[in-house]
Amino acid sequence: MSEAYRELRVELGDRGYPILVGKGLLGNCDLSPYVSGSTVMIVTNDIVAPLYLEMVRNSFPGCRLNEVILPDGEAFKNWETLNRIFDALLEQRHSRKTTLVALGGGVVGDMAGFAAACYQRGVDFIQIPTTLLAQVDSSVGGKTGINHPLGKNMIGAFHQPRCVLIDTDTLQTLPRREISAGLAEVIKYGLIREPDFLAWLEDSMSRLTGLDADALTEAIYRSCACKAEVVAQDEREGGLRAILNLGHTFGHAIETHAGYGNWLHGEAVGAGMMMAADLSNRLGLITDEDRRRVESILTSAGLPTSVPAGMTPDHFMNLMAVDKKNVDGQLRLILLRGLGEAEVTDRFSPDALADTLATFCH
Ligand SMILES: NC(=O)c1ccc[n+]([C@@H]2O[C@H](COP(=O)([O-])OP(=O)(O)OC[C@H]3O[C@@H](n4cnc5c(N)ncnc54)[C@H](O)[C@@H]3O)[C@@H](O)[C@H]2O)c1
Ligand SMILES: O=C(O)C(=O)C[C@@H](O)[C@H](O)[C@H](O)COP(=O)(O)O
Ligand SMILES: [Zn+2]
Repeated sequence: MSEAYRELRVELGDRGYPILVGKGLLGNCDLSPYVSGSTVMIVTNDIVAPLYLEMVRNSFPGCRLNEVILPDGEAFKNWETLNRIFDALLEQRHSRKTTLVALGGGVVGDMAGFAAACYQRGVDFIQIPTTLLAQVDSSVGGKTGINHPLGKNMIGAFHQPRCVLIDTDTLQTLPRREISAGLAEVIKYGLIREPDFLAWLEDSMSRLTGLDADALTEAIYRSCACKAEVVAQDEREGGLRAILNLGHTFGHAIETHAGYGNWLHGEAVGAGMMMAADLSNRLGLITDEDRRRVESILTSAGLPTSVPAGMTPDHFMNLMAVDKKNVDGQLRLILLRGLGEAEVTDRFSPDALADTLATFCH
């Protein structure tokens, strides 16, 4: 194992697991202690495989290894692609004792995790996230699943990984647009729960977008710590965990409308957080200055603060009507109560929401 790494833990009793964060971890650590049997199926995609698959193969000494290489992109986070994982597992005679390894971004992680939750009614899996977004968010917390043409992440399961291995060196090959997308989820933690982190992000944004390794490691560590704390308190989103959905009610509507592809998840969440901040401001929950700070940090991270051209308030209302947080047909949103505090609520005036939608859809 590399000397320079930091460790966190998601405290969930016998489903708890470590998150290891460091430089140069891929290929330099032995992950076989996290494999319950002796067979491993690495799930990755055709962009990540040429970059990192060989290194990861070295992390499982003594195991029988197979791999399945999926097509790249959000548009492939669906049943057909999921079935390719099941096909590979069955063709290679993988048993209940097998361990799946998700090597890639959030799309690979969500699908490999869902396959692990379902295959022979549940097998172990390990997360090796290689995008900033996956390192700060999707690899932690056990939400897995696929999209439906009518709604984002509509089919899935909660299934926690056995460990998360974050090698920050992988970010050096990531396109800049994907760094910005990952920063959306990082900023989210500051907005919902961590005012000091938010201030640090405002000061450090040029180092982060410039791929400064120390700044990125700090942002990843603090993001994972925040998510681990929330998940440990509310694994299945009975209450508190919903704050991790800030910007996602609007953002998921954008992604679904765009057909899963033109808008990256992080970009849609960036625009969605701007809309949530606008509504919070209209409701008197945050000041004009707070709203300006949200816009400024999103812009400095290279994120959009407006919605796709042609999207109407009706598009939003129809798509948000299937949001998973809704109860008895009532829309629930994550709103800010100052910067660094958020709540899930259905107590907002429909007129204020209509005004926010009208302002953004023009
Ligand atoms: N489960 C959760 O809690 C959770 C949280 C947030 C987001 N998500 C999901 O995650 C997905 C978004 O994840 P994402 O932003 O990682 O997108 P992604 O998985 O599509 O990865 C982005 C792009 O980067 C490529 N890539 C990955 N690693 C690379 C590397 N090191 N170098 C070069 N290219 C690399 C990928 O092949 C892809 O083209 C969405 O489907 C979203 O719904 C899930
Ligand atoms: O982990 C969570 O909980 C989140 O909400 C994290 C989000 O960033 C992530 O996009 C998640 O997949 C959204 O979950 P969903 O339940 O709204 O589909
Ligand atoms: Zn998200």
